[in-house]
Amino acid sequence: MESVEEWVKKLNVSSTKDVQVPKILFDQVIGQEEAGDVVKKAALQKRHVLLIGDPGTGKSMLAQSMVDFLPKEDLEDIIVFPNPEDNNRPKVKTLPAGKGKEIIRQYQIKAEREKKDRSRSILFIILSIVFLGVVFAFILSDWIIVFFAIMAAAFVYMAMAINPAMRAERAMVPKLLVSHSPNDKPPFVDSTGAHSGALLGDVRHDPFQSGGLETPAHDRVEAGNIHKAHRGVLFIDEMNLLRPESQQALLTAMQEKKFSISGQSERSAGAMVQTEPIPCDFVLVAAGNLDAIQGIHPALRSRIRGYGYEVYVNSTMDDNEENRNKIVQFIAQEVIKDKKIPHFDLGAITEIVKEAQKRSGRKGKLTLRLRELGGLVRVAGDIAISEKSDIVTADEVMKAKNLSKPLEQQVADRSIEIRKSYKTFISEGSKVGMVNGLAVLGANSGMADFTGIVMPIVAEVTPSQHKGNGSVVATGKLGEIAKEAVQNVSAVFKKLSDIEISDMDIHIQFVGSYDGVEGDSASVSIATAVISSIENIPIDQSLAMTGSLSVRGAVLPVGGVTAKVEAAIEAGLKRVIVPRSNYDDIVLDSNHQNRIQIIPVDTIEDVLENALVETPERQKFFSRIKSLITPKGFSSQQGITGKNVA
Ligand SMILES: Nc1ncnc2c1ncn2[C@@H]1O[C@H](COP(=O)(O)OP(=O)(O)OP(=O)(O)O)[C@@H](O)[C@H]1O
Repeated sequence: MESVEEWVKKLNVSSTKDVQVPKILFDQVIGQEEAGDVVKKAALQKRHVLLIGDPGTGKSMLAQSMVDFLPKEDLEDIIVFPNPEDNNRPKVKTLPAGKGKEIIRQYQIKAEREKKDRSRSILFIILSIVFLGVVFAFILSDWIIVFFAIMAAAFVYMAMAINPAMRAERAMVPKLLVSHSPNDKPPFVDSTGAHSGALLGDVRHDPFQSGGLETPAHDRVEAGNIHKAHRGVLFIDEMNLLRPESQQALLTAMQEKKFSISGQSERSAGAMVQTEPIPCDFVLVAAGNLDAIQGIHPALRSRIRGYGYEVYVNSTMDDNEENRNKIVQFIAQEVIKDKKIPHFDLGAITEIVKEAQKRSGRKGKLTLRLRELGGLVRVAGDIAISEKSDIVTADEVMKAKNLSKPLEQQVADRSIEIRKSYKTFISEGSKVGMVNGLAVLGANSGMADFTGIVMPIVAEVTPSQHKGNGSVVATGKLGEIAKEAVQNVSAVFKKLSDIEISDMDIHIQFVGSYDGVEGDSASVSIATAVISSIENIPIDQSLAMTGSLSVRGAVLPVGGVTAKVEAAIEAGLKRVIVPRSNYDDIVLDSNHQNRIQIIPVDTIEDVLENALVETPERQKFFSRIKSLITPKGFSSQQGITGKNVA
């Protein structure tokens, strides 16, 4: 594929202003063609869907777009009525969309009329009492009777006002639980993070439960999201965070397609109330990342699998012309959605597409973690606004990249500053047992773009006091990983260094390691540091390395190579060793290009050939190991190309 700079010249637009944005949401979802097909099919057949994948890749957009494809069923309004026979068992009625409001209005008018009639009769009674009082007072010439008549009238008024029968008109008005207009689209209800009451419906507590002051039970009923989503889509992201009891109740609702509402809080007066079953015929779209699967109730998952689809959404798409154009469409969509920020010119488009390449972490791919890329678009737009510019250019995107650095990057930047001033790693000369390892911060935080960091690893090997009883002592936050790495590669050690590892005490230190540092990829560095220490051969300190070591000595691919290589560049190192299979994944910004020699390797021998500096011990070491290794297993010569990445 040609460079982004070449490609952008062929675009027949001058900015994202000229880009047509599709009208329907489904066509705005980018890079999720397979998931889109499944979701469309699921909507047409009214099937449930489980969408699994990285955050911000369009899962809720896909769910939302389903409402455009749901079969045209008539929407329904749902109302609850008081039950004269049992106040705690309100009755439920469904009506065609729009009718609910009409019915309630009619009841309200009737109640108003009854209220007026009743007020009129109260007034009539009161006036009659007072009038009679005046008449008797006149006849008997005793005006105190008027006073008693007024008192009697007041008493009658109060008695009638608090009489439950007087409030009955209001109490008889049903409550509109779910309401639509006849031309509404099927509902899309996002129930992410909703507590059980919001999801399943609830009955409010009544502080005045007697004496005619109580609120009738049906008036306290609140619809749940499952009811609001009747004949539409119920979307629940982070499904695993929903409590097991709620998941169980959700399953019942899905099976029965109706669910009674009762008070969720045991100690509330609402717990006494239970409505008739209320329809809730929804399509469930559950979403989450890969770990979420463990937290989903097995019966619920089985229901989805039995009556629906499971989809693993894409995190990247191929870097080709069509998909680059889609990123342009994405920028245009985000600009329009934001409503405030200006459009992007060709230079700004170029930078965003390049960022999409870089964030994918793999050569030939573009990221689909578009929420985060959208964040960059908005920050660049905000910068343009603050600069009073009516178009976003490459300049603003570059500034935005700096401004919208993830926390991990900010931590890394600061730590590099500190490390530079304290010189916790050195970038020249040579040292025995010390390797500039490379790690990434925030690999588990769900961020799309890793942050690299130089992490010095120091090994010290001493003969153990008792033969065969050596131990691995590892300090720093990555201690466990270091121990595992040494154990995993003990076979390699044996082969390479001819020394029985169990006769040695091995001390490994990760200098200044941080929380959130992912260290799985440090095993090549650990092995190198240990061998250097055992053999007393210094390691070149202008070199950094990353890679995972197999028990057979092969260097296996790791994550976040671009970020690691960038970290090595920032630290002023001259060469970096990476697994050959990761070589193509390195996508460097223009300001990082040609600043370091990248050495792709296949085996630990390749690593050692590059890392160990020329000394008599080195020569002895290599002549010894060459005799140990079969010609097939030894591939160091072909492994070293050391070319610059342009
Ligand atoms: N595939 C995509 N196509 C177009 N825009 C996208 C896509 N993915 C994400 N976006 C943008 O990111 C925003 C968030 O996406 P969305 O809520 O669909 O992500 P999600 O996968 O549901 O994430 P999460 O699981 O974290 O909620 C969207 O509103 C849109 O602006």
